[in-house]
Amino acid sequence: MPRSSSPADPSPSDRSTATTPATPPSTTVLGRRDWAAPTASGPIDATVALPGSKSLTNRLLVIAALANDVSRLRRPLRSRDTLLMAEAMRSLGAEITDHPTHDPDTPDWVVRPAPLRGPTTIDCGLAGTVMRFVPAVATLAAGPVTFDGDPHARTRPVGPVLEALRALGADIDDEGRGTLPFTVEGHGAVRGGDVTLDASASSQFVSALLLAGARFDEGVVVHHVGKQVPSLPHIQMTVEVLRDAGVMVDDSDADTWRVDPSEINALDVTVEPDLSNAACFLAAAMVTGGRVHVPDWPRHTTQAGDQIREVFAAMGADVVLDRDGLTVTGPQRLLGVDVDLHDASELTPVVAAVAALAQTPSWIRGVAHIRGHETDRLAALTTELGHLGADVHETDDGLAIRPARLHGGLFATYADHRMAMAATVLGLAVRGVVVEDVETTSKTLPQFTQRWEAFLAGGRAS
Ligand SMILES: O=C(O)C1=C[C@@H](OP(=O)(O)O)[C@@H](O)[C@H](O)C1
Ligand SMILES: C=C(OP(=O)(O)O)C(=O)O
Repeated sequence: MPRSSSPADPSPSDRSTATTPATPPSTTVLGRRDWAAPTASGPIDATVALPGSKSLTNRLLVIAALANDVSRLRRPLRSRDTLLMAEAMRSLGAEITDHPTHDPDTPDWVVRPAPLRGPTTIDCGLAGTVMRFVPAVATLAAGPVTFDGDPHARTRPVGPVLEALRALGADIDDEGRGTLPFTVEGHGAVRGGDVTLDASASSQFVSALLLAGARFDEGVVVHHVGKQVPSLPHIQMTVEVLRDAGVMVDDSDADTWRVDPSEINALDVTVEPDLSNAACFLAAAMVTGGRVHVPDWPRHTTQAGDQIREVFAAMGADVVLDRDGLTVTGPQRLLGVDVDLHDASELTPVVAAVAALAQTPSWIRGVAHIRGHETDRLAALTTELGHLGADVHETDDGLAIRPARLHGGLFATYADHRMAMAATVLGLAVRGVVVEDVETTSKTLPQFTQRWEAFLAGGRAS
């Protein structure tokens, strides 16, 4: 449970190591647009409808491509990560077409599975879901499947999932690197069975094996050994989506998941709104003392982003979830928070931005593994919040943030959508924040600046 903080110093075990994040900011990248984040002139009072969840959309695309019949995904997210996943499934053989709905902006996706085949090449972009889930699918293809992605994608961990797939009978050539690029030599089938891996760097290693596991000859039993697996709600999401498709999954023992070999049933499913992307909009209520409403917030969900409700409540918000959706009313006095975000680590950048504006100190704990996310997020946040005057220290497993007066400046985003969202939140409260390469938000949220401006126009912003 997150706790509000009182005005005390961060714990003595904190270390201040402001390392330089992986990709230095650049002024020469083609297509880069630096954006002056709007500043609020008063409390925001607005409603925002959000597109579908990236994590759900990409699981559903994989399951639909492996299923026994035609699936229909309603209100899927169309962003860079999900378009890359759709393209990956198409290039392995699935047919994915738009099906018009009453809303011309959100046609459904109709997915017709077909025998999986190579040779082909998969562009992973910077998407963890593509670089981890698709190799497991590619082991079932007839022919070689080569994977590569953005420059920084080559530094994100994939070695443990490739090693596990090899142990299950797959043939993978990564020239010993344990990173992109690599080739899965698909032979049309995989033995499967028991496998042990260390998934402490990413829950996506486990999800990948479970998503394809029902189609392995012997199914799969995945055992995790090592430090605690992060982002457990995301594994729960994988388990629930598989069960919805008729697959038997046993997760009754800690750190062990068993998937029986079986057909995967086709699905007709509506994708929930992306609750992690909701965080930056809800943060507008937090930092302006306003009110933000998100319709269609699910009452039951496996999305880790749902934890933002508890975090913002601990920071002083009034948080109401009812059948109309979620309403967050920001506090008059924004409190810091002491929170373990191990299960919901993708919330870290926005929570850190709100914490940097709080009147008491904050500690974000349990997120060491986000050094392997889109960028080294702990280093990137320490550096960029620091450039705006925040008092931030990187700890072994998170951040310690003390109250400080912030000022404007360029906020480098390191090709990380959530860094850009964090900077945008800061801009509401601090004049002169410029978000470097704001289009990087398209990884999970297309037309971010238009959405943000329309959102603020529903409220009050300068
Ligand atoms: O499976 C998924 O959809 C995700 C799992 C998590 O990854 P990690 O376990 O690597 O943190 C999360 O951070 C990421 O945004 C999405
Ligand atoms: C960590 C994230 O993404 P990915 O799926 O690329 O790991 C994220 O969206 O915050």
